[in-house]
Amino acid sequence: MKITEIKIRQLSMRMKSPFSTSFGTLQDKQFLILEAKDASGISGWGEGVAFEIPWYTEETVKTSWHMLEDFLIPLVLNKDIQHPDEISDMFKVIRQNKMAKATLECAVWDLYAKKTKQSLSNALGGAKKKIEVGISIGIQPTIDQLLQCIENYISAGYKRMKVKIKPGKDIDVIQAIRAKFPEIPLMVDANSAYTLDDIELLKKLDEYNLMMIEQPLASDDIIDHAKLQKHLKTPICLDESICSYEDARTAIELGSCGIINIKFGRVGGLTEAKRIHDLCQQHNIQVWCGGMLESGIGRAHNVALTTLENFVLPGDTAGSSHYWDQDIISPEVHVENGYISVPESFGIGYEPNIELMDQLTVSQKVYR
Ligand SMILES: O=C(O)CCC(=O)C1=CC=C[C@@H](O)[C@@H]1C(=O)O
Ligand SMILES: [Mg+2]
Repeated sequence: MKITEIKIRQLSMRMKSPFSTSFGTLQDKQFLILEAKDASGISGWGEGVAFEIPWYTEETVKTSWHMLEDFLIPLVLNKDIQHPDEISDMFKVIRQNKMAKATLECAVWDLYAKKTKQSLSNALGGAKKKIEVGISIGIQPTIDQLLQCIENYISAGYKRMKVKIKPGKDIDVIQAIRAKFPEIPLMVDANSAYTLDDIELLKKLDEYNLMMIEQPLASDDIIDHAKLQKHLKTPICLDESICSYEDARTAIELGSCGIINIKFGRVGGLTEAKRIHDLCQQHNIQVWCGGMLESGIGRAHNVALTTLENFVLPGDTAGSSHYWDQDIISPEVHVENGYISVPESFGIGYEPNIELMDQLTVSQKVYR
């Protein structure tokens, strides 16, 4: 396989409604879409999941584009590549910048799957024909609005509810949810909004039969999470803290979590995501697939990744129509009764809608 042309576009897409977390609110999403073409004209697609503002990780749309243009694309263009696993080795000379790396690496995976005439799921070694999904609910203006959202998502069939919490919007919120929905599969995500000084408050969360507490402490911490986990019955799930196989190994050895949320962008691509998945499986750590409010391209990569065996908990991959009036793929990712059917056609299994992408593109550049 030889990639002879790469096109990067920056898209601007408005989400149906704003998404709020402990670090901010997002509605107009800026992100990169990368198309990698080989000499025979087959295209692989990848999505950059860095936001415009570095509030989830240090990367942004601009830093991703810079890394891709000045360092990553030159490492890949016109080189002989036998298998996408080679990409993460080629990128080792560049430190960090995982989301930028994943943008290109995911496109190479799609291209490879298409060239070898198999689905991306199959190329990754996944076997599930359908995947179970939950939903992530941003911080709502009032508890009543949150309860209404939950009711709607339960009716839509989503398999678990993830609720964002932050100091001042935590115990009361969870108590109100449990009063109305005592049995639903429920978890919380703090996006690093607490410290060990909040241990008494965090211990109270044990009373609400939560599936897990996602990333309660600092985004770069693994040690304090291990201390906290000793005081909690509820498993901690790490998100921001796990940016590599080595981070996962450290967290497992220290007992920092019972569960890991895997996002291909946060860990530098699908090869590393798979390695973390395998490591967790060997250590009986359950994993699930997180989301970055992706358009259809990134969503398709999430669907394929989730077909691996140890993705045993419902992920955050909601249907396209949950976030977008119209998604940039055809068909859109469709959730029925909490399940997504995994496409069987070659590659990501969804066709990019070029016409719509052209309308949403704010800048683009081709590299040869
Ligand atoms: O539906 C999705 O794509 C998941 C949304 C979600 O929960 C998140 C998206 C982006 C950054 C975070 O706020 C976050 C998460 O922490 O998992
Ligand atoms: Mg999270």
